[in-house]
Amino acid sequence: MGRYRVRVATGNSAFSGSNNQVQLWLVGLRAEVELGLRLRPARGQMEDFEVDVSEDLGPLQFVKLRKIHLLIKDAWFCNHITVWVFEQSMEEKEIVFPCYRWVEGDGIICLPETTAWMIRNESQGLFQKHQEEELKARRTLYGWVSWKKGIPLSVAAASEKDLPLDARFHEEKKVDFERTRVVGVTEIALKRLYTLLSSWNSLEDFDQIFWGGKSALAKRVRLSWKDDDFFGYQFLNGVNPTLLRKSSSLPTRLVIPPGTEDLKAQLERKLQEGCLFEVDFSLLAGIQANVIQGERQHLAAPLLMLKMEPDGKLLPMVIQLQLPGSDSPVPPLFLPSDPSLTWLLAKAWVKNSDFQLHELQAHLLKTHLMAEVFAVATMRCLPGMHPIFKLLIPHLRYTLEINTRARTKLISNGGFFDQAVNTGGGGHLDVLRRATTCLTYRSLCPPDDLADRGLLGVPSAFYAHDAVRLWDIISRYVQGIVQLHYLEDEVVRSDPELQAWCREITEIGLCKAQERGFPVSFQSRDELCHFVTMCIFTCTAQHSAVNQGQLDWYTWVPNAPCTMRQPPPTTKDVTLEMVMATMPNVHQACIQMTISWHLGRFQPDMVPLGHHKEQYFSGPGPQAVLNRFQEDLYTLEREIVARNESLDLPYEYLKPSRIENSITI
Ligand SMILES: CCCCC/C=C\C/C=C\C/C=C\C/C=C\C/C=C\CCC(=O)O
Ligand SMILES: [Fe+2]
Repeated sequence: MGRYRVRVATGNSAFSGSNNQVQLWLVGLRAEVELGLRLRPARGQMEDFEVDVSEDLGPLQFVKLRKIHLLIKDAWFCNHITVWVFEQSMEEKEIVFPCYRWVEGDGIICLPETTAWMIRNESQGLFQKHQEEELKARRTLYGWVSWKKGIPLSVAAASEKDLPLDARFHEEKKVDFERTRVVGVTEIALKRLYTLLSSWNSLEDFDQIFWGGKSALAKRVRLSWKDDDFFGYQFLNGVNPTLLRKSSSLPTRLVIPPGTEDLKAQLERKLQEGCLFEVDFSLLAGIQANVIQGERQHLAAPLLMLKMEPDGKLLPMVIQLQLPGSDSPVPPLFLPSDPSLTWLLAKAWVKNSDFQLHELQAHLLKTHLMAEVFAVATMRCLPGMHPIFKLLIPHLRYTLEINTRARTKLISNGGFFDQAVNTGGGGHLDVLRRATTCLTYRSLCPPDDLADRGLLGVPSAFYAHDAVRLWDIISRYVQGIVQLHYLEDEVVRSDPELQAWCREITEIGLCKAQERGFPVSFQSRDELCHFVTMCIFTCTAQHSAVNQGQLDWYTWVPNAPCTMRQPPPTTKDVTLEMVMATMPNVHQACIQMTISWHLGRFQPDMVPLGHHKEQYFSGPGPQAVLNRFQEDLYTLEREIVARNESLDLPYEYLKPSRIENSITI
């Protein structure tokens, strides 16, 4: 018995309130009581009321709530319920029941209090029963489907409309996304019209459709894209810093034609000096090229060799555009000393190939589709009271919707890949399949990946430096939360939901990825922390590193052509006509620029890393861990700002303030 003050907090997004009435129950260890209230929750409001309860409820464990609709069903977004208990001779006690979900229909929803997972064994099985019922419902809502064979599984949803309401964009996000699409489509149409009567026979003609005003760096790209150091820089710190690796030997595919022995001597000298690097696009070899509006596009599978200069510049040394084969046992090598247009076209072929592997492997597969697997497995295996659910859920916001939109608009039949990209038309799916077969756990963990690629401690590798710093900061955050909930390794080993989550990701979502180093169980807190750190890093920092740069590096189309309309050159006499006949046409270029802007632009409702408002945890312990996380991020922010001040090209993509807390675009 005692007096209770109850606070009902409603979300702040549009339509979060409801005209339906809401009924509440308090559920204690010894009894439960219906509060007899009928409140109509209002958007952005916290509504308090007090009740005297005659029964002895015992320690509160749940709040139950139900929305009652007479005629119209009006979904309500409940943030949380907070209860203060005033009991005789005891000071006031605050108990929080997090929700952060849509309340639809008229079913009863059960909210456990925030520390429930810690006391689940002393609750006469009440929490266990709640968890089982919750997961049974979630497994119905969030199903797996194999969208295309050979790539990670996705959420079962034919379009975003089929997703559960809790996985959907909130109104502000939806309005912005749709508006941006309309702006983009209108731009494409206007630019088509504008260029109908104009020339398209010089590289400067791309100016007619260029959106330089949206990014200072994009304007710099337009001015400097032909320079070799600017070209090399992009493999370290551009929109795709994931392919560059330090050479441990001359690649076997690099067949040196007779008469170019001095090149071989230069390469070997750089190798000995430990400053030879390579980017190998062999993954593209044999991929079927797209046919766009009846015009066959073309693909290459380049090898690029580069040398790291003492001043940190990375300069291209040689480009081989095709793998040696029966029809071309000694493919021509293109050199910086070749005629300028020949060398420029060879570099353009490298950047077109980089565009394919960046968008399909580094961006779509290794961030978006990985995050989707984490999201579906989390919803299917971890109850809302589980500490790893609470830790991860802010980093999974909107991902299922943006990925579903990608499957219906971007990589679908007739999608933007089919309309404007030379791996479109089905080749893009083969690239995804090939990339999936070499998607290792190590490649998603920067300390391992960058060590394997020989990029640790390289002074001009700013992505590498910032990625390792962020990994360490996120790792400390994850360890802080894990150590509050798992007091020894045995608690990890004996957590059935956690072990099921791990298996669901590796064996189901990633299709038996244990062969690629992914775990099928966690035997220790360290193993758990490493994996959860990888999840959060992938959903935040890594996506930022490969997404934001689309606006800066892809809107000047010649710097990263989305398609190539002529075969790769096999001789050194290249003309401007050949270059312009190879580069994307006006329509394809407009699509590239529009979508690159759509995806790379700053998201107006973005939540910066570590600054989500939802409070799934409560109490001083988790709050102190989160505070430390935010402080570490702010320290890194200041470090990066200071470092960038001395750089001609600042590296901004891993500045914490620019990293979104989840994958939403
Ligand atoms: C033609 C240039 C394509 C450039 C982008 C290619 C791949 C991007 C990789 C991952 C993107 C992931 C999610 C994007 C989801 C939806 C965006 C698709 C279309 C937006 C415009 C629209 O909805 O019509
Ligand atoms: Fe993205």
